[in-house]
Amino acid sequence: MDKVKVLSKWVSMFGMRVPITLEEKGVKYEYQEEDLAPNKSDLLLQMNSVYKKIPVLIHNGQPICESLIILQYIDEAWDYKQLLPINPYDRALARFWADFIDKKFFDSGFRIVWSKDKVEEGKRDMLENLQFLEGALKEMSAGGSLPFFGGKDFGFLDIAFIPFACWFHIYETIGNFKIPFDSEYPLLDAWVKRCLERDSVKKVLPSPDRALEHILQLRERYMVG
Ligand SMILES: N[C@@H](CCC(=O)N[C@@H](CS)C(=O)NCC(=O)O)C(=O)O
Repeated sequence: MDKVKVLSKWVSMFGMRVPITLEEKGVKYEYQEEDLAPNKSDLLLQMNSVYKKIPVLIHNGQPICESLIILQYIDEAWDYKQLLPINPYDRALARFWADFIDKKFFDSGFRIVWSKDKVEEGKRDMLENLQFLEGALKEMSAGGSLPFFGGKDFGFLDIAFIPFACWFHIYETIGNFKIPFDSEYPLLDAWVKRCLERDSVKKVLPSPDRALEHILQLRERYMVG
């Protein structure tokens, strides 16, 4: 019998990816919520001694770290429902855009939430990054005729990006701007709504208001001046 444990934090967009994936794959798991700085558990420090970050997946005692690597591991370790595309080019494309989300998209949001002097730059980049993702969704969903980045099936890239759906409200509130989803990013707008109807996503994503409240508290505690 497989023993699967997840170390994560409910509000983390990287963390949310792991339980969504396990839910989609029908894998039973134990979930351990981490308090993070300055209260990381001994288990987290031991299982991810390199980065000391969540999420970590522990499968039969063996740790796997880095959310996108964890997603790919889960896809390979459990057969039920393939999450990465089968075609090598489609796989490369899905990995490219997941990497873009972690580097470019996350970074634009980070500047909005955590910087003092790069908020405007973060907002501008976020709108441009969303334009790129709208284009990627168009390409990967056959012009919008299929429901997901994974084409007809909810897959790897859908899981990589959907946790950000509960962060859009945070970006908009802290950045004091509105992301024009319905006019500028109609495919992404419909895609978010569709994904939010899935059981796995509903189970894992917190409400945008709860996430916002938590992040505002963290900003008060950690942003000085
Ligand atoms: N590239 C990593 C990023 C993970 C990450 O940044 N985790 C944050 C929470 S969102 C964390 O554990 N922070 C604690 C710390 O940096 O001390 C992944 O995809 O898993």
